[in-house]
Amino acid sequence: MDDSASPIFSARGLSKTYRMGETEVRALRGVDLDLFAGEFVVLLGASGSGKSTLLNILGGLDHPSGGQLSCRGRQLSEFDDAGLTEFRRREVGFVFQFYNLIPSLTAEENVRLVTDIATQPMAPIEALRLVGLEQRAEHFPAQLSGGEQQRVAIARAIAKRPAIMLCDEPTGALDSKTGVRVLQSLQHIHRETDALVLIITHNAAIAAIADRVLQMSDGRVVSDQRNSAPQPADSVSW
Ligand SMILES: Nc1ncnc2c1ncn2[C@@H]1O[C@H](COP(=O)(O)OP(=O)(O)OP(=O)(O)O)[C@@H](O)[C@H]1O
Repeated sequence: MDDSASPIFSARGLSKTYRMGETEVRALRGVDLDLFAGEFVVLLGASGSGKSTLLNILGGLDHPSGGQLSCRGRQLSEFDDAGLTEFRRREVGFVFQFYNLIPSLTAEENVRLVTDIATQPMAPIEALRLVGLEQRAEHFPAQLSGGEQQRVAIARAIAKRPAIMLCDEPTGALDSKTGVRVLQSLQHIHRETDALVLIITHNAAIAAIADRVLQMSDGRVVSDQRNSAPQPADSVSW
C-alpha cells in the first residue's frame, strides 16, 4: 500500500467520556489513528477497552467528546446529527453481532431496503452473490441459519457500495465453522471492492486474516502492526 496516500479516517487525540449522573467513564483517552482505503483491519482488545466506542464514532453513530476526526478531508468531529446521518447513509456499511434483519421480509427484500435509498447501489441479488447466498434470495430470516443471516446482513451493508465497512463482533454469536464462512464473505468483499474494512473482536484468532492489527487497551490504541502474510479465513478456527 502507498503510505503517502491520504487516509480515509484520521483521528487525533480522540476522546470520549460518558457521563451518567456523578459518574464519568473515559472510554477513549486520546486515540491517534490513520486508516486507509483498501485496508483490512482487525481491532482487538479486552472488554471495555473502547473498541465499540471507537467504531461508533468512526461510523458517525456518536460524537467524540474531544479531539479531531476527519473522514476523506472533512471534519467529522464537527458534523451535527443531520450531517452524521447523511454521512452514514452514503458512506458506511455496518455489520453488528446481531443481524437485525426484518423477519417478514425475504433476504433480497432486506437488502433492497438499503439499495432503495442509496445513490449508486448494486442490485440486491449481486450483493447476495458476493456472500454466496444468491440461491437463498427468496428465503425469510427464520429459514436461514445464524451464519447465513449474518451474510445477508453483510450483503445489506455492502450493497450501497460504501467506502467504509465497520463490523462490530460480526462472528460473536457464531461457532467457529459458521464464523469462518462469514469472515470468508468479508474477505471476498474486501478483494472485490476498495472498501476499508474494520472488524472489531475479542477473538485474537481473527487477527491472522488482517493486513493490519490494532490493539486497544484502556481507551488507547497500544499496538499497530502490519501483517505481511494475511491468511485466508478458512485457515483460522477458535
Ligand atoms: N452509553 C454508554 N454509557 C456509559 N458508559 C458506556 C457507554 N458505552 C460504553 N460505555 C463504557 O465505556 C467503556 C468502553 O466501552 P466499549 O463498549 O467501547 O468497549 P469494548 O472494548 O467495545 O467492550 P466489549 O468488547 O465488551 O464490547 C466501558 O467502560 C463501557 O462500560
